[in-house]
Parts: sequence; C-alpha cells; structure tokens
Amino acid sequence: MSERQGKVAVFGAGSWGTAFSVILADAGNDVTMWARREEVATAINDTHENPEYHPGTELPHNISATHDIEKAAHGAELVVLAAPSQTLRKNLTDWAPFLPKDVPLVSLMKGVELGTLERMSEVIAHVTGAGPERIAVVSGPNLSKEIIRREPAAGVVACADEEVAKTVQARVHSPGFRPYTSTDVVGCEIGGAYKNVVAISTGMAAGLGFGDNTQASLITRGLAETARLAMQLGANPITLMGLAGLGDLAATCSSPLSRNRTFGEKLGQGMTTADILASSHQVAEGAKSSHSLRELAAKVGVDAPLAQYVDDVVSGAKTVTAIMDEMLERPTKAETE
Ligand SMILES: NC(=O)c1ccc[n+]([C@@H]2O[C@H](COP(=O)([O-])OP(=O)(O)OC[C@H]3O[C@@H](n4cnc5c(N)ncnc54)[C@H](O)[C@@H]3O)[C@@H](O)[C@H]2O)c1
Ligand SMILES: O=P(O)(O)OC[C@H](O)CO
Repeated sequence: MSERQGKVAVFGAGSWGTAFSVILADAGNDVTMWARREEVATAINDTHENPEYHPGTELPHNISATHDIEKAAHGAELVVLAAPSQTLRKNLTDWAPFLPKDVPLVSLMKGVELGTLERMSEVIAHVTGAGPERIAVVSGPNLSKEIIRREPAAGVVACADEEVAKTVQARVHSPGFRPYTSTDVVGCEIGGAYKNVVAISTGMAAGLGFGDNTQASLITRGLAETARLAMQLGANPITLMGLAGLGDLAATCSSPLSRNRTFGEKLGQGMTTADILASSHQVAEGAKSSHSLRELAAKVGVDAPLAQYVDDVVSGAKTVTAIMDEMLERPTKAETE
C-alpha cells in the first residue's frame, strides 16, 4: 500500500465502485463505500468481500461500507460517483444535500442521459451546482474484474482545472493503476460512452459468427464516428487516440468480460433485449446510450450510423442481419470524410 491519504467516499458498490475502491485503498486512501442495499454494506464490513459483484476477492481492510448517505459523505476529501448513467440524476438528488461543498466530485460513469442528452459531468453540475473546476472524470480501459485482480492498467483523470486533475491523479495512483491527466472532459466522456455502443456492435458481429475483419472494421469506423461527434462538441481529437478512446475501445470490444460486448453477442445470437436484460442485473450502458448518442449526434448535425443501427436492434425496430446488410449497402465515401 502507498503512503496514507485521507477519506474518500465512493457512492455505488457495484462492479466498478468496488474495484475502484480497491485502487483507492491500495493508493493509501481510507475508503467508505455507500451501498444502495444495506445487506451489501453489511457483507463488505463483516467479510471484506462484495459477494454479489466480486465474490471470492478479499477487499483491503481500509475499505468500509455503509447504507447511510450522511455517514458515507462526512469528512470525505474526495467524492467518487459510480452509479448507472440513467439513474445518476435520481441518485445524486438524494446524495447531494450531504456531499461536502468544496471537494472534487469524480465521475466513473460512461453514458449519456436519455431525454436531456447530458454527459455525466453535466448532470453532476446541474444537480449539485458544482462548477467545472470541481468535476473530474476517470475513464480508460478498465474492466473491473481485471482491475480488482490488480492486473496492471492505465486510465485518464480529466478535469477542466488541471490542478484538480493532478490532485485526483495523486489519490488514484496505486501500484496497479497508472493515471494520466487531461483537461478534455468532453473527449473522455464521449469516448467512454461511445465505446459501449461500438462494443455492442462488435458483439453482434461475433454473435452472428463473423470474425476479426468484421469486428476490426466496426471498431475503426466506430472510432471515426466517436471522433466526429466528440470534435463537434469541442473535444481534442488526440483524446480519442488515447486511453479514453482507442484504449477503452480495444479492451471493451474484444473482452468476454465486457457487459456491452456480451449484450451485443446475445443480440447476434437471436436473443431479445428484454430477455438479455432479464438475464443480468448489471448495467450494459450502451443499450441506452445508443439512443441518447444517436439523438445527441442528430441534434448537433453529426452522422452517426453505428449508434442508429445499434439503437434500432436494441429497440427491436430492426434485426441484426438486416442492419449488417444495411451497413454494407450505405453509399460509399472517402475514409476521412
Ligand atoms: N464495471 C466496469 O468494469 C466499469 C469500468 C469503468 C466504468 N464503468 C462505468 O461505471 C458505471 C457503473 O457501472 P458498474 O459496473 O459499477 O455497474 P453495476 O451494475 O455493477 O453496479 C451499479 C451500482 O449502482 C447502484 N445503483 C444505484 N441506484 C441504482 C438504480 N436505481 N438501479 C440500479 N443500480 C443502482 C447499484 O446498487 C450498484 O451498486 C457505469 O457507467 C459503467 O459504464 C464500469
Ligand atoms: O463491462 P463494460 O462493457 O461495461 O465495460 C467496462 C469498462 O467500461 C471497460 O473499460
């Protein structure tokens, strides 16, 4: 473990909230996790294990958990948010009155809200009133099951205020996790949300029995689509070549551990969205963000065929085979257009 640091509150005790707490604990922070269900908090305190999300993994003893919002937030020097993107606004409305007013708020979410089409940092700003200098985003190729096994990985800490990004970087730099800083919050958030949609598409191709050429083509065109939207929203294109773009795409689109890729694979094998959702309680963000990203792209005048196709299959409007044919039949154009 690294040199001792102060208290960090992590709101959300699911797959990523728990694995990220291990990074924080290994970096020397005293971590208090807030769990939605009291029995999860009790299990973490009594057994040093999160039996639901990471059974069999012993958590460091400088992690504790509570179901009490006030207790979780009290005295925290850093607040980390790890809820599903589509429930964040409701969750945060409950948490906000108890959060310390002057500490960084760190978003771990990778999604865009349905309806408002807001990125997670925008939702955080609107619900808490925090300015951009207090809101940081952590993103990158970080599959929770590998992170919790302490397999080496890197990520990006993005904040409009570089000094705050550096502060958060120092608190999450553990023996297994190497964080880089960035001031490109938009690029990191769009990269993180879009890679889930692209992973669903590569999963669909795999589910149909197509191999690496098909999947690499989808990943590459998915990256082009991600970059088009992110740049239109003001992102630096170099961010999309980095850990929060290409890095996360490579991990998520190829890993059997990815919930989004697995979701797509099941669609490709003929399962319906309703059946897949009923078979897992864990979040596959791309299922919802395909729709919000499609709408966001339309709103700012960006062509986003992959988000459209994935959304059409997820909603049941089209079949996987139909969209694969449609993708190939689109009018041809220059690669860099
Ligand atoms: N799991 C990963 O490997 C990973 C890595 C990086 C980023 N992320 C991102 O982190 C965010 C959280 O993902 P996760 O993997 O922890 O998800 P998860 O499904 O494993 O856990 C979600 C957590 O949110 C809680 N929650 C609070 N309110 C909820 C509600 N109304 N409905 C459902 N759950 C509710 C759940 O109890 C649970 O603790 C997502 O945006 C995801 O894309 C995940
Ligand atoms: O399991 P997924 O598909 O939600 O992906 C998890 C992480 O975002 C990978 O970086």
